[in-house]
Amino acid sequence: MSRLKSHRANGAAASLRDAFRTDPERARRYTLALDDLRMDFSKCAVTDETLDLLAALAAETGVEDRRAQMFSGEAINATERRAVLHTALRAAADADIRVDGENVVPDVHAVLEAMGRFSDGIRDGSIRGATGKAFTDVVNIGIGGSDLGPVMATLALAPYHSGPSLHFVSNVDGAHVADTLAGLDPETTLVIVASKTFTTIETMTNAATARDFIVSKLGEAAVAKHFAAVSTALDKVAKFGLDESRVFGFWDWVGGRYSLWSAIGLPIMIAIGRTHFADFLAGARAMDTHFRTAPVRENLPMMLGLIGVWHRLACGYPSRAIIPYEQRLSRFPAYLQQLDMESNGKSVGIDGEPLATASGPIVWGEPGTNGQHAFFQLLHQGTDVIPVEFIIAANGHEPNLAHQHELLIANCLAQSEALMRGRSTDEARAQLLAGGASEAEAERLAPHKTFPGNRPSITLVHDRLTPFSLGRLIALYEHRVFVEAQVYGINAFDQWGVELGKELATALLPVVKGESDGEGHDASTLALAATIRGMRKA
Ligand SMILES: O=P(O)(O)OC[C@H]1O[C@H](O)[C@H](O)[C@@H](O)[C@@H]1O
Repeated sequence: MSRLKSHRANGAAASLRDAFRTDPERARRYTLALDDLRMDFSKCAVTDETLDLLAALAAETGVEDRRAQMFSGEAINATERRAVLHTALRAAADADIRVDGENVVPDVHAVLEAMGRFSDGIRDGSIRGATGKAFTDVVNIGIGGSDLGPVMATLALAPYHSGPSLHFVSNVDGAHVADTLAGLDPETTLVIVASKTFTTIETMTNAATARDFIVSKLGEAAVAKHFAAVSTALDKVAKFGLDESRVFGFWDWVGGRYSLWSAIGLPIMIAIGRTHFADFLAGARAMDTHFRTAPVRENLPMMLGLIGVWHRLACGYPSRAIIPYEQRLSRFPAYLQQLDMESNGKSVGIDGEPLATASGPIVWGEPGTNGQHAFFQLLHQGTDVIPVEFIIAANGHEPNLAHQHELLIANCLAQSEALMRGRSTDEARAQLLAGGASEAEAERLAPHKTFPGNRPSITLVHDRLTPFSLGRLIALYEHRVFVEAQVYGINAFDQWGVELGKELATALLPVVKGESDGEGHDASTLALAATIRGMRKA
């Protein structure tokens, strides 16, 4: 790391404009490909030496060994002593991946087959509600990994929807479930309760509300016909009173934020059908194979991760923005926030010692072009440098709106170019003068119209957003998070940082209800609770 830092201090690719001027091959040399997917990182301030140093860092930190351990089912989630096998969820049926000596692939495919039968039945109307009507609406109740992936992917794959309408309820705020159920008819509504642990308070509470919604109109007996459940805790699901054919399991070696490939993906499968879902898995599998086999310097997740490390550790950038120029990927940044920040937001190493360096950055973003009219000001002229990852498809799904897609592409390319080139004060002054400004006016405004430039970005290009390319894109980011975690020296697969707030919420509920004086809580928290209690209507 110290070599990377001094390399950075010595001014690696200090001027990107110069780097492009002096090396006509730069864009070609710093673009990686996997089929139609391209990853252009030439607008990042890296040189061949940077890449050599990053590859050396990957070797020093054992990324490749760790990768082999992950794919082969070793318990690399050391704190929880679990294997990490989301890759097994998209493995080919004849693969052999062992956990404790047992090949898990047959179980994975058995669940996929059960999901396929169930989603076929919902989609073709052969599985019906208590009053004999086909389902028109499916409500998925889950949160975190049991929500973000399905929400993101169903939105992303809207052109492939051919089943009932999908709805998602996650927030414990009653507004969410109330607004969602408001337009629905219990007779034609199927509810999926999705929770890895089947204990998450938000999900259990919303599930109870949805149960009332069904039962109040259709009676208790309708529950079996109007509910399905997805969980690893099949014993807990049993208490919900569902038929076995309505319960879809997965395994403790699937992390919540890596679970949309499992039965947690049921709403996606219901929306797009099992063939498209198989394509989605195949896209991820293609990325898995590439990640496992491509040499580091040609390996997209490796390089995306290593450049992430470069930006975070050597350049000290605190965040990164993910900007899909694709409206249907509007929830992709939110999905990545959980994937990345819940994985790599740690300050203790896998050995239990405090980290000597930073770990995962803040991840955020919104789709382009909308972001351009909101926070791009800061990206271009703010005092923090924020690396951006642009995502753009060559083709949309609206052939009659190709002119809009061209505009979208031009905007995406323009933003990365503007971030890289910037505009010097001399250029700003000259432009003002050319526009008819007086010398004094040009002098006055030029600093405000100056763009520092040299702001790094990576552009991911693919042919079109399809189930396959979406699967591949998600897997790219999953593996990038893995690569970064290895370099930071952390366990990416636990999430104990979410526990304390949950515990305190449980303890504060009686205080909010006025049933406890809250001894042991701090004065601010108690005063806030008292103020709110005073404002509460019965
Ligand atoms: O699927 P569940 O067990 O209900 O968990 C839902 C979510 O809540 C937890 O707090 C974790 O932070 C997430 O990783 C998880 O995805």
